[in-house]
Amino acid sequence: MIVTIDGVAASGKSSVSSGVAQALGVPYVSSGLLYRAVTLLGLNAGADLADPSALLPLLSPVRLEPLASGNRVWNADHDLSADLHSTRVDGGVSTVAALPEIREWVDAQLRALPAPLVAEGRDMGTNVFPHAPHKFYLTASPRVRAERRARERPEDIPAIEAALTERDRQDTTQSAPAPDARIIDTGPLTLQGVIDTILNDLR
Ligand SMILES: Nc1ncnc2c1ncn2[C@@H]1O[C@H](COP(=O)(O)OP(=O)(O)OP(=O)(O)O)[C@@H](O)[C@H]1O
Ligand SMILES: Nc1ccn([C@H]2C[C@H](O)[C@@H](COP(=O)(O)O)O2)c(=O)n1
Repeated sequence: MIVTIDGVAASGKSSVSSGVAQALGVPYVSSGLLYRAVTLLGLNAGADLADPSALLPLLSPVRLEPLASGNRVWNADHDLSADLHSTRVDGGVSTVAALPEIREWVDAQLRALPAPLVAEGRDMGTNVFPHAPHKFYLTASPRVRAERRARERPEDIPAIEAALTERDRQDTTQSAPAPDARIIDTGPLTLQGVIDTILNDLR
């Protein structure tokens, strides 16, 4: 069984996917982490983030480790995970995610993983796992998402909100909900409330 949980930036996809996956006793995979890892490696190498030929040679040692409690991304034996959610990576990741060659590489990594799993991102339900039987799409207003993220970041709420809105704009092409996804406005719900909504739907 594959459950897909897509949604806009900072809508709670990874927290919710982790909670759902732990309740089901299966791994979850965060596709955004792979785009973030490509971006980090590109930035560290001084590569042009819009040039796939500069990025693809960096990717052969990159591996996603899907765990129910949290994903890790490895570059050979170096754990990149702690550096993937920085403002620096946020600023470049949409450029990288717009490249068809990089999307193909990410999709191949994800499709190679064995089911059952919970997959989260933008196009899990539309493109990567279109035949998944259970699909969800998380939303919340930019202000609510910025307020949540401000608890984890040093920037102020208006700056975070502006960056989230810009990232949503740049990611629009791959971020449409699947026609058969259940859309959940997480604004009025607690994290556990969103997880329970999904688990009730799966029962
Ligand atoms: N329903 C909720 N109520 C309150 N806080 C929430 C809720 N859902 C998520 N959060 C909090 O919002 C923040 C962002 O959540 P999370 O990182 O899971 O989102 P995301 O969609 O995976 O983000 P990104 O797109 O940047 O990878 C976290 O601090 C998380 O704990
Ligand atoms: N399936 C996906 C997952 C992610 N992206 C892009 C869009 C985001 O800006 C970036 C980081 O993802 P996040 O950590 O915010 O989930 O990666 C995408 O295009 N497709």
